Amino acid sequence: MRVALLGCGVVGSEVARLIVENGDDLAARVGRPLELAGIAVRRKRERPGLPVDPDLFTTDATGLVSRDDIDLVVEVIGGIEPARSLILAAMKNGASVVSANKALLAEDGATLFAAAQEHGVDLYYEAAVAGAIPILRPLRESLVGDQVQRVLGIVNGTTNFILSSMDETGAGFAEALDEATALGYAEADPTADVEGFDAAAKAAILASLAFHTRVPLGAVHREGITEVTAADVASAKAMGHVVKLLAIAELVDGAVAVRVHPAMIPREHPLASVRDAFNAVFVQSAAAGQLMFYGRGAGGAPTASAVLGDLVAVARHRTGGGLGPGESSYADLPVRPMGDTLTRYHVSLDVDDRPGVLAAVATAFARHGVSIQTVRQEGHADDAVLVLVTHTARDADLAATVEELRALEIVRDVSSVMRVEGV
Ligand SMILES: NC(=O)C1=CN([C@@H]2O[C@H](COP(=O)(O)OP(=O)(O)OC[C@H]3O[C@@H](n4cnc5c(N)ncnc54)[C@H](O)[C@@H]3O)[C@@H](O)[C@H]2O)C=CC1
Ligand SMILES: N[C@@H](CC=O)C(=O)O
Ligand code: NA
Repeated sequence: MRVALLGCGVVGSEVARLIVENGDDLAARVGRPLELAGIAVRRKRERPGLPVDPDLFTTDATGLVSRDDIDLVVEVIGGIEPARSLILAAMKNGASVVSANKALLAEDGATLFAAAQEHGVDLYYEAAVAGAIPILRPLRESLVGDQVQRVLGIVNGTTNFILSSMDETGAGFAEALDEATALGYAEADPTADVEGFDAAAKAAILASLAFHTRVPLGAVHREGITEVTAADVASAKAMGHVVKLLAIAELVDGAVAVRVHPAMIPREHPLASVRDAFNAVFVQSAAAGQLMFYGRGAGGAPTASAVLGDLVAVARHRTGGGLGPGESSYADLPVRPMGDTLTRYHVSLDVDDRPGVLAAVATAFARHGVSIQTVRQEGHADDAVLVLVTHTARDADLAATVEELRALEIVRDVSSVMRVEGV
């Protein structure tokens, strides 16, 4: 079984290592040896410590996927192009494909699935969501007889590391990001992680599988963590909560709602104890009830573990016949607008400390039908802060309330608005 590896970076080098070092076991598990037939790289260079034949490296990825001796292609280049063209060329050439590319799958998964079906090959991508954690296979296979209602996850390791550090040390966002960079979690350009693009792509993939509906990336409401302040984290702490970047995909009144944003969750919630760069995904389904998947969502070796799991699966199909599940989008459910989302909110206001302030603030909430659950004042005089937590409200109604609060003379600043989840 001949394997072409596209990309030899953080993930690709570990995939190559595992294919070589675990060769005997993999051969026994597949029923035939898995042989690395070529490795496409951008530049040929020495790779000390990587146990592969230097002659396998090529800068001609297109030539590699077009070779007629290639059975399986692993794409770990990332990004949209040339990854998409290479995958399509590989499929056209009859090869099954394993990819870790969440950006591409979320952006244009439909084209890849259609090509896989047309050419009778497999497309597996467990590594694309939550790295090593088996979550796509459970949704695609183990839970396919059930009705998934909600998927709630921490699916980005970099942001979870930053938020955990802010919670543990009281650090601000910039300081925590510097720490994440120094430890090698955040990339040189951390935009995709901290602005929530990475988590949004994963949320789109999770929602598509959970609800048998094509969920385009543009349908995912996305907010990152760059605006989360040390004060937000401290305020969450004061009410026994912790701030997490959540990816939430749920079925509401027959429609799919998918969002990524920072949220406060109670410290006793199972996701609250997911610290550092770990990921976890919580699934609620009709018959199974609640399930939780936990582990490493990033890093070369953990991600390569998921890639190898897929590689063995598609290789077994090659030896034993048959194909894994293709795209399932039969339900074709509508996507619910973010404004209709129902959740609770934590709102902090810098206010004038004088009679009538509370009444004016409460009136603004009441005018938009947003009910207040708790209110407390911190500080006084020039430092007075009102902290309110609402009952469940419509996102659009809360936004209108905030707009009205900002216009009030007695409100100096709406210093924090954050959703409260998990209760
Ligand atoms: N690093 C991680 O923790 C995880 C990564 N992933 C995904 O895995 C994929 C790979 O990620 P990393 O290994 O971290 O990235 P990386 O940047 O370390 O590696 C990508 C490699 O592809 C090479 N490359 C770029 N264009 C190429 C071309 N035309 N031909 C051949 N090689 C080319 C680059 O030179 C680089 O060495 C991405 O899709 C990423 O989203 C998924 C889960 C976790
Ligand atoms: N950058 C991602 C890793 C890949 O999925 C993360 O920080 O979780
Ligand atoms: Na995974």
